[in-house]
Amino acid sequence: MSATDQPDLARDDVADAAAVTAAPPEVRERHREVSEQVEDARWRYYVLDTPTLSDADFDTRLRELEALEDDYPELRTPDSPTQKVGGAVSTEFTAVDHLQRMESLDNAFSYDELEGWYARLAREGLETPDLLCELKVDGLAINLLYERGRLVRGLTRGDGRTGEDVTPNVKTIDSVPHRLTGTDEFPVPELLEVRGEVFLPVEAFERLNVTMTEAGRPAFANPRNAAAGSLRQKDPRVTASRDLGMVCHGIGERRGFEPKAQSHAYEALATWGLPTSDQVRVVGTLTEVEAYIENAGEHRHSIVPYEIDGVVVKVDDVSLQRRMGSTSRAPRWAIAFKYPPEEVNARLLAIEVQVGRTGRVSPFGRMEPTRVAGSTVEKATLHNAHEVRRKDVRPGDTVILRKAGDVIPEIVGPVLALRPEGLAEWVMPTECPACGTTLAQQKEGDRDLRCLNHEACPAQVRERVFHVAGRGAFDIEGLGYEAASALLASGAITNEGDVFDLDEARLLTTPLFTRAPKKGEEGTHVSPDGSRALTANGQKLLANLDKATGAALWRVLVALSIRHVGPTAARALAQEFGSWQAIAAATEEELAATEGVGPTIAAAVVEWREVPWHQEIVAKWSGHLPLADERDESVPRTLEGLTIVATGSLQGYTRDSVKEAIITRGGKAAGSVSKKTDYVVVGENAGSKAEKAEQLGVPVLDEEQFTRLLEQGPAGLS
Ligand SMILES: NC(=O)c1ccc[n+]([C@@H]2O[C@H](COP(=O)([O-])OP(=O)(O)OC[C@H]3O[C@@H](n4cnc5c(N)ncnc54)[C@H](O)[C@@H]3O)[C@@H](O)[C@H]2O)c1
Ligand SMILES: [Zn+2]
Repeated sequence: MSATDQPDLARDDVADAAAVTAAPPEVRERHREVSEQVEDARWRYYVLDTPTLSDADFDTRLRELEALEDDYPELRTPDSPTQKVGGAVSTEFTAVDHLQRMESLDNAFSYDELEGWYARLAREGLETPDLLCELKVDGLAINLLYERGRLVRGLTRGDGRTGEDVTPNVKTIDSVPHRLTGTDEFPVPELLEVRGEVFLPVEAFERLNVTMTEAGRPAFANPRNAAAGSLRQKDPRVTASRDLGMVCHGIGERRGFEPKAQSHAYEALATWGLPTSDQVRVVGTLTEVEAYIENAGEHRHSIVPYEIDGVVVKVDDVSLQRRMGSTSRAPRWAIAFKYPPEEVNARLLAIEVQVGRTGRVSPFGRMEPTRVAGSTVEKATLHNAHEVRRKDVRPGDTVILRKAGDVIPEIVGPVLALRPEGLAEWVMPTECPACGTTLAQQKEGDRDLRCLNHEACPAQVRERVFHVAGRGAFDIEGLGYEAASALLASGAITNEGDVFDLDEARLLTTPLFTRAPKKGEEGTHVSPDGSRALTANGQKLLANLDKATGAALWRVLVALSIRHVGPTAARALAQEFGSWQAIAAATEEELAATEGVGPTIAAAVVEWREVPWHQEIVAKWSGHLPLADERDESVPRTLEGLTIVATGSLQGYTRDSVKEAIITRGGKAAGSVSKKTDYVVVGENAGSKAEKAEQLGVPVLDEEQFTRLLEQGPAGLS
């Protein structure tokens, strides 16, 4: 809803210009250079749909121009990129003028900048105005023209004055009504420009890319590019096949409709059948705005099925919007708060390989340290050689690096337009980088290559020692990656079998755990020759190791690094057999018959236990740990034959202790709800499992009922 359409190149600035010094030649040159880069980037982004700059790099350049122009206002000419709505009209489409200009938005990259914008509203006399918060949809802007309720035209934003006519394409979008339906309260207006964003939902984007790659065509880098590429098609049938969606975020020219507030306009649009967002909120304070931003940021990937890149905050009242007016490119009554980018360009310096705990050798990209989604990334996985080939990434490429939420950083693909000529393809090494063994498949048909020197390959040994201490295994604090490496390097241990043999004397040989003794210090923590003393961390590690010797059998099984044996399979085995001795003596059939185990795991266990150096590890551990669960006869077997799923957080239990409680009473702790589930225990913030239980008619218990079930069995519930 732009109000004034006059570009009002700030008059103050022009007046000031006379007073300040003229821009020196090198500043002019820089301004010209960056302006060209920005114009070029816009062309590639808006017209070609294949950007070569990341959004963050683009924003940085635009900000640089703004800063130069702040210092030297004479550079802020009407055709500077900072003064224009970025975009152009491709010759592929008919150019048509918008009835009312389409604007861009000013950005805030921090709360400081947001507060600056708010302070400006106050200076203009807007004391605590109602603020409308909505999601910033990462798609492309569209302008729909309705005449007497009929959709007559759809235009892209173009340069803000003139857009590209994509009417037949827009008409293929399901959520775009061809006709509006009025009510008594909201009769259909004579004429209306509706502004919104066309997007491709993330799932549709992923499906589309699968189809594209299967057809041997380049994949789209992200949903925005895919949406733009899909809408701006010569053949509308292609657009129709792409599952595009649309959401409204404003209105332009109108006749026979004058809303008092942005939120009222949305109400009318929704009534007429136009797609509006259910995420719009009107709030009264900046604190509430920030809470909205926090919340949407935290749930960025689940709040809506499409990508968002920020939050847009707008003054809700239309007369106040008019009062604030617009600059040459954006309204002053709105601001886009942008989240840290999740996709940036990065220089791929090299592709290296790493050796995992089971010998799997996987390539990863080493990049110039790059900021993405709030952290600095230098490494990103490439999974396997096949993946490197499929994505065609090469050392020396500029790549698109993506880090979304908690997901590990990923290389999306190369920016082909920036590839230096003659860049060689990467070749998977044939030898283990850690021990030089020739890489091979473990089994025929494996996609992965492995170093089969499992016993002695230093990389695998280190990963296994680290794993022994992991949360799913013995959970030993103080034995992290650094400690594992240091203990192996000093010879204090040779592999995971030695972990429980660690004592003061051995730790004192490892520099990481020693310090210079204090004056006159002697006693147990000091080496016999008095030269080194054990650090506090070293002492803690010994205490934690001691504690770990009381660990349950399933943790021991996980720690052994048997293929396919994770916490779930380990619990099942421990429950059924009770001791390592029993597992070692069981036949493959007996193992496979165990509920939750099956033939693959059984075969892996049998294969593992036959290897002599594996047996040595077990023998060494057995000197320190029982390798068996004490069956506590005092615990009644109240849950024999029952399958129970616990979901959400319970007051008196951790995730592990719930399972423990169920299993020790003879029950089965399952992870997902099915018809076979007897009870679902629901704690706070329980998700879809609780719903599933309702659907299937499985009895749902709260924590108190669960406690009674534990004590007395099903009889306790009646
Ligand atoms: N990578 C590149 O080379 C390149 C080039 C040009 C632009 N860009 C990207 O585009 C941005 C600039 O584009 P811009 O001028 O469209 O500005 P913008 O994307 O920062 O904001 C303006 C646009 O946001 C859209 N929008 C989404 N949700 C909205 C909502 N709820 N309310 C109002 N508008 C909403 C509208 O289409 C509006 O035109 C850059 O910051 C960059 O991210 C990238
Ligand atoms: Zn190796």
